[in-house]
Amino acid sequence: MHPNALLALSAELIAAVNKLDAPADGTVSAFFRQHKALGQRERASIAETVYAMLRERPKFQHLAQSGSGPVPRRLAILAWRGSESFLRGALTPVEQQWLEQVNAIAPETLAPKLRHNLPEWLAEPLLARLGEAGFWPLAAALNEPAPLDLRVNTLKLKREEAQAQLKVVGIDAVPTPFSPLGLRVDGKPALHKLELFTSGSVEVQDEGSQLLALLLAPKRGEMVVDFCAGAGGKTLALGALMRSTGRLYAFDVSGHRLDALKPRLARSGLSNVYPAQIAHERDDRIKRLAGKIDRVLVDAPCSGLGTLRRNPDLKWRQSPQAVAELQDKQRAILASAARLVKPGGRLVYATCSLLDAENEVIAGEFEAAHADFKRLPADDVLGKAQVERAGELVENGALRLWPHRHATDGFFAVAWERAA
Ligand SMILES: C[S@@+](CC[C@H](N)C(=O)[O-])C[C@H]1O[C@@H](n2cnc3c(N)ncnc32)[C@H](O)[C@@H]1O
Repeated sequence: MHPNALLALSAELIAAVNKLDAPADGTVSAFFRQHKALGQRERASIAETVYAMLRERPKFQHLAQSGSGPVPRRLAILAWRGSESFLRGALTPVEQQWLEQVNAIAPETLAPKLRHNLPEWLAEPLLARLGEAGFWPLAAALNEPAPLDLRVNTLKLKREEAQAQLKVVGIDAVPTPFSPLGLRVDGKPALHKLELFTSGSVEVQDEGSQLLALLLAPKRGEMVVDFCAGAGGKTLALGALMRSTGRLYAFDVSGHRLDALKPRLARSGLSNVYPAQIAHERDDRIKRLAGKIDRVLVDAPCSGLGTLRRNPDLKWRQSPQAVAELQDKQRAILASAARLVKPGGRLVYATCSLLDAENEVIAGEFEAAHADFKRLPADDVLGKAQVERAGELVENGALRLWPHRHATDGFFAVAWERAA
């Protein structure tokens, strides 16, 4: 494809995602479905350019004020992540000169908001929480693409075996630093056609999500509930930890998301998972199981701000108002899910949010109202689950993962044991 045609397509897609009226990943997938002729490398150049623009949108919008021509084209030029020579082939002499001028601007001369590229309502609490020394590395990490992590289905094979099988097809992977179940893959190879993937031997899953499953640590033969199972990323990890024994209920209010679990479940070889759509957190099905469950995971609906490396549009689509509404849901779901836990059983509340408002605040309120739930030190629990250097992952007894410190998505999780 001619360089200018590729740049024009990037600009077209930038104009579409920049409306911020729908999740960017859906807009990008729909665009590629409409442009079937694009090759893998062309798709990668377009997608990476669009995501780079979303990550540093304030900076690029500021820089795009100079220059000429349609703004989406200027943004595509500034955020371009394909080959440089290709870009040069697309630019007019005037654009080339403009780009050189913009590239000569020293980043440190830009205003702070154009360096961290976070909305003020998000930057403020993070700066207060982490100080300058933690905030700037976090902001930088959030503006980098996430690595590609796999969870090995240990029902089917060992981690070293999966690593060796990847090597055979030319894919380098190393063990994840903390999770004993994970491999971190070099680059972004296409995996979905590999036998290793189609046979359910590996699933794509961030190391942080693997650690949440290890914090719940369900055992063989237990009754377990994954209360907000969604498409079942954590369900599959839990089912394998139970060695496909016992009973694992995968609940969610979204039938559509549970449908996405089904093919993954079929690949996984698990026979202990029972997906069920519930109407809301006080559904009769939940009431019937009250006090009967050994371990309950609440992977609560949240702002998703811990996943900005993958979903950078979220920082422009979320709002303090939305966070306040999510808090109400989180309180209600956690209170209902807690009723399921039998005496001596375990409850885990987790989010992929960076905000204390969705994490410590919700956990603290729950503890204040539920004296029979005692916080378990997450480092002890994770250490027992063969997690390396578990002490580095824990704040105030809770699991707290940060992209800049742990190279995972941002996660929070607290485990409680109900008094016997
Ligand atoms: C963070 S996502 C879950 C991701 C999933 N656990 C995974 O690992 O792939 C939160 C889920 O909570 C579900 N949800 C929202 N309100 C709910 C409710 N009242 N009861 C149960 N699930 C709910 C959403 O549909 C969404 O799938």
